[in-house]
Amino acid sequence: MGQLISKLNTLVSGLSRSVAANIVMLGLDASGKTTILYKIKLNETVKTIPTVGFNVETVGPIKGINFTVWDIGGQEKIRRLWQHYLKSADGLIYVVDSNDKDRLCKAREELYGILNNENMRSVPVVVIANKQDLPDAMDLSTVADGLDLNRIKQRQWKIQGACAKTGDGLFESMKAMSDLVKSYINKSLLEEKRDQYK
Ligand SMILES: Nc1nc2c(ncn2[C@@H]2O[C@H](COP(=O)(O)OP(=O)(O)OP(=O)(O)O)[C@@H](O)[C@H]2O)c(=O)[nH]1
Ligand SMILES: [Mg+2]
Repeated sequence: MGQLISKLNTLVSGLSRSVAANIVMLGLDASGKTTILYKIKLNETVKTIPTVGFNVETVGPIKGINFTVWDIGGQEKIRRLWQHYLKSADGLIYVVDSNDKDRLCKAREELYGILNNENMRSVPVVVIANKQDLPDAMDLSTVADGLDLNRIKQRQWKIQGACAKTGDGLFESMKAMSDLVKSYINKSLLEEKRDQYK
């Protein structure tokens, strides 16, 4: 009986324990990363200045998972620092300004620069097509085509439209990240176990 109760306790505490995941949030300057971070964290639309360095916050908008979100500055001269934040990433949020047609090509180039980093192998991606409130914003399929997302094969990905100022689409983005990260972590754990028994 005592053993049964202890097994049940372990089961219950296992079920209620949150998964912790490290999320890097990248994207060109002014795409809206910092606005997104604080909308999720504080439910406030903060006035931002360009990020030099990074902001980091722990957020838990989805039950059962806590995200440590690293929001890294996207200005051209500091983009080479992105690589230093990739090592322990469980997920990537890639933010695009849907109104910035001229730089969609640049956004694609930088995205594949990240995905080709050896530390990012099979790490899932959620692309946030931000600023959907602006009248000339590109729709989701135009952003997806511009980023060539269909060429992504070795990892799971999702694209979600959003407006960081109102918060529209942010919960859905976090939910998508949570689903992809949970399956990524489970798969990595299984592979680790399999390697142990080889
Ligand atoms: N209209 C509109 N403006 C937005 C939205 N999200 C962010 N912005 C504005 O875009 C500008 C840049 O936002 P930031 O959050 O600072 O962008 P960032 O990606 O953090 O930029 P860096 O730190 O330089 O990499 C700010 O003026 C925001 O108010 C949105 O959904 N709609
Ligand atoms: Mg910023």
